[in-house]
Amino acid sequence: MEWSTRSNAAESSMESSKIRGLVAATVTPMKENGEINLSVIGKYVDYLLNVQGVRIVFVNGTTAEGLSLTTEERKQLAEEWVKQAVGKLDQVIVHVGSLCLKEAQELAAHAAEIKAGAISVVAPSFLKPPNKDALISFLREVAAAAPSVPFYYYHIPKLTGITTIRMEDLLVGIKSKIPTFQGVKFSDTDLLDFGQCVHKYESEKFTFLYGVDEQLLGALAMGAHGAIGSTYNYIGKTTNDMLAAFKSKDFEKARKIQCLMQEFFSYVISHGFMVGETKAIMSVASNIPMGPPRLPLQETSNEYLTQIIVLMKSLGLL
Ligand SMILES: CC(=O)N[C@H](C=O)[C@@H](O)[C@H](O)[C@H](O)CO
Ligand SMILES: CC(=O)C(=O)O
Repeated sequence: MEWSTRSNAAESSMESSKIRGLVAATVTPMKENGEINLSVIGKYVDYLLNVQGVRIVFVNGTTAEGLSLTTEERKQLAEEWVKQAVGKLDQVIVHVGSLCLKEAQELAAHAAEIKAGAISVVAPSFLKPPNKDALISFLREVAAAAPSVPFYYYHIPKLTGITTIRMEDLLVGIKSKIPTFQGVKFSDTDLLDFGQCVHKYESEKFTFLYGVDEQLLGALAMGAHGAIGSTYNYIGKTTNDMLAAFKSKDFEKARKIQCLMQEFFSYVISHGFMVGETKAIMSVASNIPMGPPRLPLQETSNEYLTQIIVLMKSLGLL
């Protein structure tokens, strides 16, 4: 499909489907033998909605080990999430980034076919784009494979190693190059770049979703429209309380909640916090078996998990 086939209807549906509030960066449930486990995704959706009050999911991203899955697995997961979300969640965002342009395009076209609410793309990180124009060219080619699906760039410089392209610069004239461009999933601590994006592009009505859970309140102060993160899987409810306090201008309360959650973050970040830990915590919190992560990631030890759980309970986070 070409850009020209996009209609005004697509434009207005993009307007009405704007992302606000919390988005859970889902884990990919796996069986003990390492195969993906589609059978628990229905329960997972119910848990997010009913227990955490989270209505939007981000599928096949970092926490979901998206780049460690086969293209076929990614398609099956996207399909199952979209199917289970119908009538329950507000939106399913499918991450379609890949080191391989053709694979990313195939996944983008598939996301459009299954009617995902949005797609997101991370920069290719092995043979990296040498500059911002090269990155835009790559993103444009992927977005064009899903010409009526809202597109979010996924900025996570610590993991991609692409640390010299600032979002404030990337966004200059981006709508003219990528007509479906809708916003950025901003997973970096640089609140100068973030604040300038929100401020400079206000009239464009882009959506800026913050991705460093431990300091979301700082990003809210800089104008974040919402947040995508791994911890909204199991402390979505507490984070929603913080968002409500911020919205009602009770900044003292919002700060108390953020600082309480930071006690958890400070502990796990200094002791090791990767997908293995996220899957284990989520299994305990939801009582849904999320299984181990796929190699090269490692499963967390029982001893460490026990310590995390004790801490979370003492903070009232479990
Ligand atoms: C690197 C990474 O996985 N970042 C996640 C999403 O962007 C976050 O949700 C973190 O897990 C969270 O902020 C804890 O550091
Ligand atoms: C953490 C995040 O946003 C992701 O899993 O992609």
